[in-house]
Amino acid sequence: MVKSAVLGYPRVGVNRSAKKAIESYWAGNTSAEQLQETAKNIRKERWESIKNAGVDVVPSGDFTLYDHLLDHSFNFGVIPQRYVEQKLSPLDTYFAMGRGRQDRAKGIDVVASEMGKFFDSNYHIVKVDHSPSTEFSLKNNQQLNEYKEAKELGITTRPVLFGPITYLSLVRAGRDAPADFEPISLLDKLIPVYKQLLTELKEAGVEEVQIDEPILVLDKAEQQGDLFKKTYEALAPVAPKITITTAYGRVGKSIEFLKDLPIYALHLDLDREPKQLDEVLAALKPTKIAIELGVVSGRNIWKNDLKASKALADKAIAELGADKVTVSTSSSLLHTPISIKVETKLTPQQVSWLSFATEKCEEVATLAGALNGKESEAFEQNSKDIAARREFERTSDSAVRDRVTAITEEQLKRKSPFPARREAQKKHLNLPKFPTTTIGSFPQTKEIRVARSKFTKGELSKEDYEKAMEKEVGSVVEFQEKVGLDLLVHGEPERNDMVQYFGEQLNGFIFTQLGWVQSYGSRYVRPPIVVSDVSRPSPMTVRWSSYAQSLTKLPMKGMLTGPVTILNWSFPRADVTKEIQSKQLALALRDEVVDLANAGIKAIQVDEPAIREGLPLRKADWDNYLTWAVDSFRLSTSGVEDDIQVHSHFCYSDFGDIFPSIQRLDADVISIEASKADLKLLDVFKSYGYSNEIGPGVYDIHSPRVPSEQEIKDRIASMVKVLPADLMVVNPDCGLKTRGWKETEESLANLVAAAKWARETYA
Ligand code: MET
Ligand SMILES: [Zn+2]
Repeated sequence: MVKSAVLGYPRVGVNRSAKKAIESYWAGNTSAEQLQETAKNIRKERWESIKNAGVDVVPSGDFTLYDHLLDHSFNFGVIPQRYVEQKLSPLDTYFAMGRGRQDRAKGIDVVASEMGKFFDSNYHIVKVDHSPSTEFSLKNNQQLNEYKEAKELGITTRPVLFGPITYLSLVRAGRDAPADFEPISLLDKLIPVYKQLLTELKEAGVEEVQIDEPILVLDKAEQQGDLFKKTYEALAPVAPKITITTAYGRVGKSIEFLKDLPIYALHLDLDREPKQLDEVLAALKPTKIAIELGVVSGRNIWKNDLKASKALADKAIAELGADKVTVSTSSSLLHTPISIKVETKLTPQQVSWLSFATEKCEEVATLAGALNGKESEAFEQNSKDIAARREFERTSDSAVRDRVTAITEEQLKRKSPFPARREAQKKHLNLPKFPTTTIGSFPQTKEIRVARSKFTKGELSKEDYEKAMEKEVGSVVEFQEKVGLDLLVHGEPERNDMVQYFGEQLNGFIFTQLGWVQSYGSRYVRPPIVVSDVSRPSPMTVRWSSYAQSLTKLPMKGMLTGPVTILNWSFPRADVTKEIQSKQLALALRDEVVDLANAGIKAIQVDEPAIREGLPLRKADWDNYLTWAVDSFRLSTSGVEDDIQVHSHFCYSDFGDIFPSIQRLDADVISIEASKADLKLLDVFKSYGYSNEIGPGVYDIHSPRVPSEQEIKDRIASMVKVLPADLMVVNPDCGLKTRGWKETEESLANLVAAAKWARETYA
């Protein structure tokens, strides 16, 4: 019999109950007991939803109040001293590790652990500091507790946990650890804790566990065969049946050692990498290892083509036999919203294309049923829906398709090289040395949000809403003139979100009302969905930028989100490559850039903060991605004359490894988040240099702290050591939308003063 499984499920709770409960606890409105009670109810709701969908193998232990990697550190007793010192309750210590905590009156002040992107997803893990002296002990067997909790409800589950090698690869080396320390060197100390955890599971009657080792899809795992062997040879004898999962990519050469591990089954991501199946089947055939086929995507929201998945599974059955095949999701479903059934504004046709977590559970169950010879209406319906979607896909926008096919090399290039453009821009913009500017947004005040929500609900007319936004733009412009900034922005008050705002004005996108996906902790986003060819029916930002420019003689910078970022922060369509979608977006933005220039805007910023996170996990795939990503940016910005200054902005990640590609974007000016990864970035500048203008962020906007004038001067001074002074721009490290006005005013006054000082000092 073929079985069905799911690797993990969203944590948000129906109606975002988890988010609300957690935030209410943080605000001091509910007790720890109340929060735990809610969490228990949500776990029940999750298990029942998966079980009711007909799934055989239901996960447990994957729920979390903040982040599941953080849970592991906490459960293993890895609590850095700075948290211990705060003398908080266990729950508050846990949250402090995730998000920091400050309560000056009580003498509490501790920063959060570092966050990092989880593989190439937009989910962020919490990376707790480890050092050579880190000790592990099993303080809390969450997997066991939740297994028992489900059992009491009559549901038998498969506990989920990170494997030791992935755990140690994802956590962080603390600041005080020696420079060459790598957490993986702690493996021998960690294995006994895993042994204990798994022994306890087995003794409690657990039959199988899911051990996530997604690190196996990275190049570096191919060198770690010995570590895997050692680890699993130690764990297998005491553990329930082990299934190792490998989401987000292909196992590649690692199959050579995986086939020799003493495990029950190996899971593959066949959504991303269906081609790996043959090779893996051939390797597993002579062994006892079973296979778990991750055919239903945990990453996108498209209805699975069950016939195609069945064909893959049939192959596996032919090779290994039905008893050794499980059909599953490609990864945890944490990257998808809970259910499509709560959406009321999508058309029935749109609904028929989509599948969120609950529907994906139904898909794996239906698929297993079909493989076991059960005819079902659901399977038939799926075939019809997929056929209808294919039909829709054929009705492409030929004008858009033709325009993409006709893209020329010329369109990817500005008219002249940077030095000539720079001269033209100097005359056109007339900026001083060390020009000051900001990244775009200004504080999104309560008034702005209230006006927007009234407008969305129909309580405020379009005219009145736009008037309110114009008033906001007016005061942002006035403030910038007063504080003495050189290159102004309109402040972006009219934008709900830097991607959604554009998606809503472009053809080809749809939006959910409740399609929340976890970004980190209690923060959830609703990614737009690309459903068809993308085009721009009319200008999107010109009226705002022109209005702002009409209020001042100083130059106004237009502000757009770049093609790669729009795509990376949306759910892309699955029938067309990302490259094509990105180029369609680029062409739409290209028209916008040209329209802005024609409207008299002399500087235009096209933000690409998400360009790094789209980078493929395997180095062999980098070139292809970077080529189309860079081309897309260039396509969107090269339609204008030399005297238009093109800016771009990067933040959120470590750009060191793609810095040469950032140079290839050939933006006239880039701003880059530097304040948190200060030294690393300076090294990058030192080794690669940068030929165009550059504004490494001079202060961190992610905290309400006001940087002193001296701090900013010091920062400029350290950067001038590695970058030419006459190419330096002075700006914060990201947009100011999450900040309050008071700290913004003080910080920018200090920034302007420091830039004046730099002008004199480096004249
Ligand atoms: C995440 S990058 C944000 C850039 C945008 N222009 C802003 O200032 O908010
Ligand atoms: Zn930013």
